[in-house]
This record gives sequence, C-alpha cells and structure tokens, in this order.
Amino acid sequence: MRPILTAAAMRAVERRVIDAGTPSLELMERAGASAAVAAWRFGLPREVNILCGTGNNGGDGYVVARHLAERGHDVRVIAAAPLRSADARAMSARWAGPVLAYGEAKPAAGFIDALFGIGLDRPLEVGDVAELQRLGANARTRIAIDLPSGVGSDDGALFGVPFVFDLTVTFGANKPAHIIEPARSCCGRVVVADIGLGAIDSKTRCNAPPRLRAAVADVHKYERGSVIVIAGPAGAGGAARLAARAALRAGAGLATLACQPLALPENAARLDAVMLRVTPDVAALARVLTDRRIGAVVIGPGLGQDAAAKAKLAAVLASEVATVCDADAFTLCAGEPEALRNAAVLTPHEGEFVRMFGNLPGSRIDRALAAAARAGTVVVLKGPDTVIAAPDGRAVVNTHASPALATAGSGDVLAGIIAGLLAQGMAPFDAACAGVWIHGDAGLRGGTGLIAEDLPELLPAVLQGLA
Ligand SMILES: NC(=O)C1=CN([C@@H]2O[C@H](COP(=O)(O)OP(=O)(O)OC[C@H]3O[C@@H](n4cnc5c(N)ncnc54)[C@H](O)[C@@H]3O)[C@@H](O)[C@H]2O)[C@@H](O)CC1
Ligand SMILES: [K+]
Repeated sequence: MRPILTAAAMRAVERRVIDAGTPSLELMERAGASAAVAAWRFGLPREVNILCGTGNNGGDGYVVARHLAERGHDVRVIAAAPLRSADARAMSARWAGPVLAYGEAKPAAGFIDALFGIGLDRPLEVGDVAELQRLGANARTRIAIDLPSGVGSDDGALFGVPFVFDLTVTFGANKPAHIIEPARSCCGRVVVADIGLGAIDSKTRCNAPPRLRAAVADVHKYERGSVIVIAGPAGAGGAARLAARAALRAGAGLATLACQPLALPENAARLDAVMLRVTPDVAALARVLTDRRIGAVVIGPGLGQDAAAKAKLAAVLASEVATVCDADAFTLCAGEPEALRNAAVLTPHEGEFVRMFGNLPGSRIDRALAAAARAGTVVVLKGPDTVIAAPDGRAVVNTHASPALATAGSGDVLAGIIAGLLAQGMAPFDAACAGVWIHGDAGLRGGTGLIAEDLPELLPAVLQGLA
C-alpha cells in the first residue's frame, strides 16, 4: 500500500535524505525536472505561465520553467517577491527567461501553480487568489506543483482554491490532501514523482486490492466461515438480509439470520441460501453465540433502538465472536464508544461517527485514529474517502469507490462483506481494508443506477478479478 505523508513527515524524510548526503538543491532540481516531464507528457500547451511563490514550492516552479523552456515551451514566470528560500533564490538565478510581477502577464493556455505547497498554513491572501484566478481560471491546462495552492496538506481543507486542477504532480509520496476530500477533488489526476527519497515508511497508507487466500479443494462449509446477522423487529429485516447475503457472497460458507418469532414469516419468505434461526429472547441468542463454529456477527443494520435491541447488542458484545457493529448499534451507544470495545470493527458514516465520538479535531484520518484509540477497536469512517483506522495507529484511506455507493443499504452490504472476511479468518484491520476495497470495486462495476441489492451479486466478479 502506498504511503501517505503529512507535511511534517515529508520534511523528516527530506531531512534524512539531505543528512545522508543529497543536497536540498539537488532534491529541488529532481522535483522540478520530474514535474516538467509529467506536465509535458500530460500535453501542456506551448505557451505557459508559471506562478512562483516565495518558498521552496516557488523554487520548484523555477526549475519547471527551465526544463519546459528547454523542451520548447514558451514560458513566463510570474513571481511573488521577495524570495525567502535560499534554494528558490538559487533556482531563480538559473532561470534566464522572463520574470513578471503580479498583474503583468497575459493569461496563457497553460498554467502551472508553484505558489504554495506543503508550507501553506493559513488562507490565501486576496492578491494571491486574484492572480491565480486571473491566470488560471480560463487556462486550458492547469497543473499544480505538489499541491493546488490553497489546500491544507494535512487535513484536505480548502483555504481559497479558486478552481479545480487537471493534474497535480507531487514528490515521493501522496499527502493527505491528494486523498481526502474536499481537497482531493481539486487535484485532478495525481502523479507521484520519484525524486530518490528511498523507501518511505508510514503508518498511513492508500488502500490497495486485497490479497485473498486461494480456495482449498476439499474445504467444508464451516471451514469457510459462518456468519450470524442479528435482525431487528418484523417489517425491518431488509438491512440484515442484505448484510447476510453479502457475507455469503464474500466467501463465508454459511450465513444465518437470527430473528424473533414474529419476524420469521417475513424473513422466511425472502431468504433461500441464507439460513434462519429463531431466537425468541436474549438468552436464546446468547446460546446460539456459544457455537464455536461462528466466525463473525453483524449487529446494527435494522436492529432497532429499543430495550430489546440494546439487550441483543449487550449479548453479542459479551460473546467471544468477532463482531461488526453498524447503524443502530451506534445510536444505542451514542457518546459511549467504550461500550463497543469488544467489537472487532465499527463502520460508522460521518453522522454516526459524530454521534459516537463527538466533534474530534483534525483531518478525517486524525479523527478516525483518535476514535479507534478511544474505542480500542478498528474504526471504518465511511465516505468518498473512507478511512480505516486501528488502535495501534495504522490508517488506510480508500478512494477506490463510486458515488453510486451512496445509496440506501450500501452500508449494510459493507458490514456483511467485512463479517464474511472475518469469518474466513482475516484479522479485523485487514478484513476492514479488504472489505472496503471490495465494496468500492462492486460500486464501480455497478455504476449509475446501482441499488444495494445489486452489490452482493457483483461480488463474484470482484473476487474473481482478485484471484
Ligand atoms: N519536502 C521535500 O522533500 C521537498 C519539497 N519540495 C518543495 O518544497 C515545498 C515546501 O516548501 P516550503 O516549506 O518553503 O513551503 P511553501 O513553498 O509551500 O510555502 C512557503 C511559505 O509561505 C508561507 N505561507 C504559508 N501560508 C501562507 C499564506 N496563506 N500566504 C502567504 N504566505 C504563506 C509559509 O511561511 C511557508 O513556509 C513542497 O511543497 C515542495 O513543492 C521540493 O523542492 C523537493 C523536496
Ligand atoms: K502549488
């Protein structure tokens, strides 16, 4: 999985490489040269304006200018002044082409933004926004060096970005702003250029296609894992049924819906491969959960929010079985996430997350990590940029997904997929990362018009694509 680095972590990597003998000017040269190649490959128009800031991002811009001019582009630098970085001053001295002040350059078809990178720590000033707007708003191709000026590198917040870029060329590793919203949507295509920083370690990474265990020829259904989904009252079983079907499709050998007697007719009429188990009371449910062949439980989808639901949740959490909590489980434990400490994975969306953990500070990554540490369990903060966080400080961000997944029941399917993987023996963090990727891939395959019922049916193609 590709690393994601905060600005501080990026500076630490850079410092290590410089201390090991590579001059910072050489790193800037490599950064600018690789950005120029990426821009050229992208089909940058011949006439280009490059807006250069006063720090090292601006320094990169002067290198880009020189390399593009060598490739035959007609380049003008528009310079913020005075240059505050020694490396940027050195690179500006090597640029022999035109340098204009704000307001002097005519807009051109190509625009490169080298105003601010990871150093931006406050909103853009009015004059900077105006010049970005004047030169970039109507350019045909807009390219950002490292980051679009005006995005917060660590939290993906917007500090006045005036438009969306076509391409962002970054160095060594992605920054959170390339991955998390709303900044991600301003970056356009993101290219990570290798500037010789060596292997980069990070506890925060981008999600990747999971490696699943190959099927064994003589496996028994129980060895493929058994999942129980706890259903709610009669008339509200759809969410639990979706989760159970998804668990089966994700490879569990068995999936069973545990329901009250009154909900039996409804569920029996709608289920075939998924089995039904009537649990008249909490004691009966607790007995079912002592079956050692059960590998995972899903509780929350369509569970309800009454005393009976609360008692079921307590019984599940008191059992030894790996549990995925979703939906109503969070309402039942609003403000007290410690109550879910025995769960394996929590899958809240933004609203449920806030109900559970309150308004935590920082980026989505920071918030998911703080929540995982507090709850002592894996937290999946769902969204277009789902964050999977573990109590030990690991975080994975998934962008392999489709807006089509924002549909009723989609989260129930995700909970079922993760339970299906847990039941097959995956560790909670791995099952959550894999489940989110698989769910995202199904969403991409389904596309426009997708409804939650389609998702389990798309899983065979997703899983076969991973084999
Ligand atoms: N870290 C690395 O490994 C490398 C970094 N390089 C470049 O260096 C950049 C970082 O350079 P800097 O640290 O000089 O930072 P920037 O060039 O991003 O910003 C310059 C300075 O502007 C000031 N500033 C912040 N927000 C402002 C605002 N809204 N209005 C006015 N001034 C503001 C800050 O003092 C900041 O340090 C990276 O984004 C990248 O482009 C590359 O040259 C090569 C390698
Ligand atoms: K920039």
